[in-house]
Amino acid sequence: MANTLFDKIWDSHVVQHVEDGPEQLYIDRLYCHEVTSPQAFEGMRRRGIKCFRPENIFCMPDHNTPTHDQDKPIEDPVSKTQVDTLAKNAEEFGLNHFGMLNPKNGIIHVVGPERGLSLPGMTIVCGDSHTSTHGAMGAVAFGIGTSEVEMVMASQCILQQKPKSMRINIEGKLAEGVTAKDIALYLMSKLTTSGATGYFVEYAGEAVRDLSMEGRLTLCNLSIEMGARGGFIAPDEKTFEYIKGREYAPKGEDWDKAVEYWKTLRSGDDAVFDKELTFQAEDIEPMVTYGTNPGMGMGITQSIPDIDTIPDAGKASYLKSLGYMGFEPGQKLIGTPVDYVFLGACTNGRIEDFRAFASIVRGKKKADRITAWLVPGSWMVSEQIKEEGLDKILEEAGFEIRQPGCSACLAMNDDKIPAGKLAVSTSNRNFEGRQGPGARTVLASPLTAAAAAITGVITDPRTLINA
Ligand SMILES: CC(C)[C@H](C(=O)O)[C@@H](O)C(=O)O
Ligand code: SF4
Repeated sequence: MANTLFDKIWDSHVVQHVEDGPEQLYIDRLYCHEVTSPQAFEGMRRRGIKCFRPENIFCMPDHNTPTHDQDKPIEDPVSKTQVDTLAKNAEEFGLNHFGMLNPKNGIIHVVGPERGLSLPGMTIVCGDSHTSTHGAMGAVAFGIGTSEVEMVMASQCILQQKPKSMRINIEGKLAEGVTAKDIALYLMSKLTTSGATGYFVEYAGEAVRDLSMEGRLTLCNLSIEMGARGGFIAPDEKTFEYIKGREYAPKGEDWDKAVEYWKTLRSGDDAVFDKELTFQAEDIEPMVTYGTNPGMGMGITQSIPDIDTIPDAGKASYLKSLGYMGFEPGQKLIGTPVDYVFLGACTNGRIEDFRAFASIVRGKKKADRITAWLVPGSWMVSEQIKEEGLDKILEEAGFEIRQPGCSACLAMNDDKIPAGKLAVSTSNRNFEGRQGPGARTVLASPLTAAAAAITGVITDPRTLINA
């Protein structure tokens, strides 16, 4: 009997078991962006076949889109080709396409949930590792490779080995100034970037239930950075409330039926997981990373671990990582000068993230040394920023809001952090060169990013709340 929610959703989508092999899994939703879809379309063309369920496939460019002057032709030739190719492919194969400047455009992992396309109980895939984000809606969502994208286009199914299940409970209440991003960075600092490899993670516990939908999306987004195949949260009243009335959400009688089903989507009280871990919310403080993977994080008041705490086998790579960042073992990061601040990405480019950022900078001024890129995750977020008057607060504090896209999360468009510069970034990866060749990234929450933007140095955001 299926007793975990993961089993329930997965098992109800299995079309057939291949003996001693993978399972053929039905996929409810396929998202495509410009980076990982061209070869899949090419393969379909070569085989002379059409998409099996085109109505379930949604395409939008996000990685290569510039975050300014989107009404002008894209200057970078590679980016232009990528974005144009996606538009042509979507048209040829009769797929839904939210092109640049379409009010529905934005980062896929922001758009899917906010348009009501990602729903509880669904299986959702995309040629993108952060597809785990959609798990926040109570879905089984995971990233796939380009050949698998082609498989889903052709058959609406995919061959997959079923991952093991893990539950991570965060009990108790988060302290003020501590966010979903800090939970994720905390978990990775404890479990490392391979701590959940081979697992699908269900997040549970009071602190997770207390998160807003935006916070849950942030937490699930970072599952992949712990090595997990995906992460999700059982849907509840907050989920239903969030989805209700959204463009592609079920309506009328269909809505009632859907909610009735969604209410059954929870792990049984006696559910058994392959692994279960519990953490206390009160142990988490605002987090910052100091190294070149998202697991190298610490509480903002802590010091970078001393070299003798690192196992011998890891010492060389540890020092290399700190060398790249320009940090020393044992160093505290508070007070370190910052050059760039990036608010955005599928991790923290939602309305709540802009509200959080604005709550810190309200009535203050951006530090002169800081270049700040504030990039909404979608046009919908961009509109909401204006409706709520956050744009005024941000502009008065010396900030400018850009147009939606992945932006400085990865160096695939014009928004690159220059070599040697230090960025406090709300994105999800701090790998060498991730934000630009030689760029140095400190991952943090929108509150911590805002605190750095105002003071020009790494600052504990709790010292600025209500200040
Ligand atoms: C370009 C894409 C394949 C990649 C991913 O899969 O995650 C990107 O979105 C990223 O964040 O590194
Ligand atoms: S915002 Fe960053 S992490 Fe998210 S899809 Fe774009 S590049 Fe990947």
